[in-house]
Amino acid sequence: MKIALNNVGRRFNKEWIFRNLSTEFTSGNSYAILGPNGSGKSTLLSVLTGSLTPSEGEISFSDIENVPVENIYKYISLAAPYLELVETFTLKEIIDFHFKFKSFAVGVDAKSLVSILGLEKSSNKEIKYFSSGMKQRTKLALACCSNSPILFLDEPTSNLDVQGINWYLELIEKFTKNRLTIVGSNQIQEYNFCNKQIQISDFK
Ligand SMILES: Nc1ncnc2c1ncn2[C@@H]1O[C@H](COP(=O)(O)OP(=O)(O)OP(=O)(O)O)[C@@H](O)[C@H]1O
Repeated sequence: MKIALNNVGRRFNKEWIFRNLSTEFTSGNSYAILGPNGSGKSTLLSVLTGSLTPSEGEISFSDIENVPVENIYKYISLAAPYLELVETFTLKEIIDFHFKFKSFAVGVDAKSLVSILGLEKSSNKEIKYFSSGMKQRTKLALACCSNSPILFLDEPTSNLDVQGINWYLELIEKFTKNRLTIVGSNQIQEYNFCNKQIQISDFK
């Protein structure tokens, strides 16, 4: 799997958020997209996930070139602060719902996912009653435990305490091998494992 960007730029109105970005993201690597608040990390991730179009340049996805557009979602998983969980579902229901569209990563099923989360006692609780840290763990586990070849994580440790950050790092260790992982971040502890870095400020 390879994502290739050729002179990609995105602007909102007259303001260019990034420009002239030519790079490749390839499987087996983990990339950190870095920059301060408001620099454009989430904008770049949204362009890469296809939820925003680039204002200029081209993006190509090898291996999924011939996949019908309605099936592309199977190749991508995303956990991000702006991605909402369905609040009226229980944890069990949200896992069932999510995996109607995606397959489980090897060795994971609905039961073991609840145990990976450490939320056995909350499996029948509605998401709206989850704490912000419980919601964040749920988003991360749903994304990491799907078998999509590309994994996008935007601000993955937001709302996690020290224990939660260690839990996240274990999840990464287990579920990012042989995948293409792209993390938008400005917290060293959440992208330390990445072997490649992209500074948004280099593309202004
Ligand atoms: N829909 C939009 N319309 C206009 N401007 C936008 C829109 N979305 C983002 N921006 C602007 O784009 C810039 C980059 O925002 P973005 O959310 O990508 O930054 P970020 O690096 O992810 O920030 P943070 O670390 O705070 O999450 C900001 O100036 C923001 O105001």
